[in-house]
Amino acid sequence: MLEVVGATHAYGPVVALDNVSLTAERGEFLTILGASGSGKTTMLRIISGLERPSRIERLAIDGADVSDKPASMRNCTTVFQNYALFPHMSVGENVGYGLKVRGVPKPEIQSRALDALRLVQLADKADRRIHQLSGGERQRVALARALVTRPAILLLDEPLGALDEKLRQEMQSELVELHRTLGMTFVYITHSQEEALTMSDRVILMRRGRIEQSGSPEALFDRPVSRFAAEFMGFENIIPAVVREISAGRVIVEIGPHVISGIWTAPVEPRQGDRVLIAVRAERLMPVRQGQSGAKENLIEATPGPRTYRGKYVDQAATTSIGTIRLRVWDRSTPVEDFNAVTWSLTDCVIIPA
Ligand SMILES: Nc1ncnc2c1ncn2[C@@H]1O[C@H](COP(=O)(O)OP(=O)(O)OP(=O)(O)O)[C@@H](O)[C@H]1O
Repeated sequence: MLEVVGATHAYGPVVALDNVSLTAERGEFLTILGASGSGKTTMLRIISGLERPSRIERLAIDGADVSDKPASMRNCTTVFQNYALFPHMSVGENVGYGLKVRGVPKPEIQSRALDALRLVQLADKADRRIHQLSGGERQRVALARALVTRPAILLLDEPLGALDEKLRQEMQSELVELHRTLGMTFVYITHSQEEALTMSDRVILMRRGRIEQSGSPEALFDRPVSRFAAEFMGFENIIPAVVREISAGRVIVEIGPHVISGIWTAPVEPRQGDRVLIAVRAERLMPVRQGQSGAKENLIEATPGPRTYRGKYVDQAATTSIGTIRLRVWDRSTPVEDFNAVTWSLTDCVIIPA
């Protein structure tokens, strides 16, 4: 449904996008994730036609090259974070606007606007003015206005950024539901890893105008391919190590006196003696009593350090010969104060280039 090949864009000396290619399948929920300034908005503006790239090899929507077409001739619509609604028009008029400028007859505008408002559960508020709506309702109007022209691709530029936490979570579920109902292609941009993980079929992680990693939410969460990806996806423990042995998908490394096994995720395999990093999530580490746990692999002696109660879980530090390791314990029955070692499974241990 969407094909971008070799997009480069510079604003003066600032290279916002550096030879980026991506595709989205028909009906896919694709999320472009990245920190502020990584080039997400620039990519969206190039797709929608609001920005002309410095260089691009191909930009196709639904199989047709649109790189020379103006924004109004591209079969996609953008929903912005700040809604961009017309304050002097009613909700219904806002939603119908895109049809009006296309010369659609009035009765059809009204019925299609109402259909779009029904999709976002606002059919009963068609006559209201924009200032009489809450933030969440305004964002729903913006969505309805984008959907009413039935674009092939809906582009969403941090649409939930202005909403409070609870509303944002509700709208996340509604968007996923809407996506399912419509079977449309969504390209969604956000800096929130939580949003990306909960909503998307596939996530593209951007860094300084380039794609750092692309894959399923599970792959991004559990199998980062680089230090940047691991840190961005919230890995709490990233520790330097040296490769000792590589065998059948697993890599065995040394960290000081300890021998640790894990999964290599980067495209190019390491060699013996290479300096690498191990990355483990705090919640995948288990505090244990040595001898009682049965674990032999990936077991390091530790003494309990400071603990922070966080309601749903406990953050527990563990002091070890290789430095402080951070644990997160969700299970209330796990005795966090009474351990002398920490352990983790091979599959929860990611090994990445240093
Ligand atoms: N109109 C502009 N003029 C000059 N530089 C710009 C312009 N728009 C963006 N940039 C620069 O291009 C880079 C990429 O910006 P872009 O807005 O695409 O990033 P982003 O990932 O969407 O960030 P954010 O999440 O903050 O919106 C940044 O360094 C930014 O400062």
